[in-house]
Amino acid sequence: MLELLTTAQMATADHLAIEGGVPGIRLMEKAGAAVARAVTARVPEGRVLVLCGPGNNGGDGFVAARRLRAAGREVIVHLLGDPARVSGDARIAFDRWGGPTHPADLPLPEAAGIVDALFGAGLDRPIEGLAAKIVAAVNASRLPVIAVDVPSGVSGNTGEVMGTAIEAVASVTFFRLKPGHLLCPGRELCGEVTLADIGIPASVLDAIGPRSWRNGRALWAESMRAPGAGSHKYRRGHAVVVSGGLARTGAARLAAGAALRAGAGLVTVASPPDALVVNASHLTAVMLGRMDGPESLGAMLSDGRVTAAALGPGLGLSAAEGTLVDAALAAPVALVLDADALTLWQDAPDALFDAIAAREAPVILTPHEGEFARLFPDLTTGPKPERARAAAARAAATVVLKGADTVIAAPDGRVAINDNAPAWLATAGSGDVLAGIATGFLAQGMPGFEAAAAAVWFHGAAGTEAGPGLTAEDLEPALRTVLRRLWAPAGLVLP
Ligand SMILES: NC(=O)C1=CN([C@@H]2O[C@H](COP(=O)(O)OP(=O)(O)OC[C@H]3O[C@@H](n4cnc5c(N)ncnc54)[C@H](O)[C@@H]3O)[C@@H](O)[C@H]2O)[C@@H](O)CC1
Ligand SMILES: [K+]
Repeated sequence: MLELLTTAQMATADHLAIEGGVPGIRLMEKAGAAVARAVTARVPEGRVLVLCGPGNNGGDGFVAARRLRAAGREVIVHLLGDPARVSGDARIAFDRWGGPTHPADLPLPEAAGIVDALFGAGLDRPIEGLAAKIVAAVNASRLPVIAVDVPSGVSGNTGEVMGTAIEAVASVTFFRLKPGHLLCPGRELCGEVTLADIGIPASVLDAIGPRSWRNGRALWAESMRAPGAGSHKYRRGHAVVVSGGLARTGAARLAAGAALRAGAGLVTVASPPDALVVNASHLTAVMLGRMDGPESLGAMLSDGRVTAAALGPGLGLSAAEGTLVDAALAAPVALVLDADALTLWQDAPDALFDAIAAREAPVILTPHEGEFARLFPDLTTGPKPERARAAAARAAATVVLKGADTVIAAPDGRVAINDNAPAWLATAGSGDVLAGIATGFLAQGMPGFEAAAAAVWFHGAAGTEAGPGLTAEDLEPALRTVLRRLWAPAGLVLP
């Protein structure tokens, strides 16, 4: 159920279902019934205002209106547009409603709650004029709004606001979520999203072949193995995290601790000589290795038992640190490059991509928007999933484009959109922990995309577990709590 469908793919799903013998009006009846149930739950009494638009989104609204009326609710229906032009399945739903339909106008009538069935997947231009005024009045009313499919004005494909948009407390969407339910700002405008089965068989997905998913356990649970009885630490991988110099060591320790918690069998902080003492004084389960320069790092990473490494947190931006990244890229281990290890390439991103293209082991890049813009200056505008997808293809690496709606993209075009990160995760050192979790998963042999998506998800879950007021240090114990809760003897528990 994690597949995400663009509005065009959703239209294909509708068509395939209809071709397969499910009449369109039956889909619409089920959609409208699900909306009516959501209204009953959210607005259990009082009058309901149903705002219908001219297309099938409005059709769902007519069905919901009829069902609510049949359940004894007082319903008032407003239609935006000419009733004579309501056609197709929406026409059938309109006729079945059969009650009074008022032209949409201001002021809005008194009501306890509102159904927003103005525009859904068919929104193809910014909302203006009377429709925009109605949207403003709905938002100003502070009444609970249940949106049909998406809040009107939110692009189902990108989550962007087209002109203006309804702020809903809940959105009821159909068959599968759309990217706009997870991407900001759409995500906030949707309220709680529920997914209704409207009778489209899952088999239509075979023909559609979605390439985007909501990030969740089913995406990567299989590649995440619980340690078996015969397992020992040397079978769970050895991760190396490269420390910055004396004044910049904390970030690497945060990452190293997270890698260990994520299940790496052994973790070593590779420390420049000047930082050995400070690193040593802070490390216990994580080991410490002396790193005298690029040759010494290269030797450490070519040891055969080392399976993954992370560079970037606190690394520094001088030429010397650049040679460390070169050495890591030349080593046969999976890599996470974060922060400074990305910015170091800002003048020559293609050299980084060439080095990645020449290696076998996977690479994960974890830029925030600023770092992303330095590596991919031509990919700063447009929908986030498409930007990340293009970047991953170019870099031949898994790209984690961070933010409230982190997007994970694989070089083969797969994309996951993450939506479990609480706002309080945006705190100093949080990104270092994320890089560490990803390194821990890579060290255990998970493929790049799966390791990255799992890391982002566990990072969000740990942030939720730690709660408001968290600092990056709190994420490590919270990660343990989340892992304990989710592991069963057979492996990761699926929802
Ligand atoms: N059989 C189907 O295709 C099903 C469709 N469903 C519903 O149908 C919706 C999609 O229906 P449609 O494709 O008819 O599209 P919509 O109903 O979302 O909107 C299309 C109409 O709005 C107009 N419009 C678009 N943007 C506008 C703007 N900014 N200002 C003014 N008018 C604008 C278009 O000209 C068109 O008349 C889905 O969101 C879903 O709610 C569901 O009933 C399930 C079944
Ligand atoms: K809507």
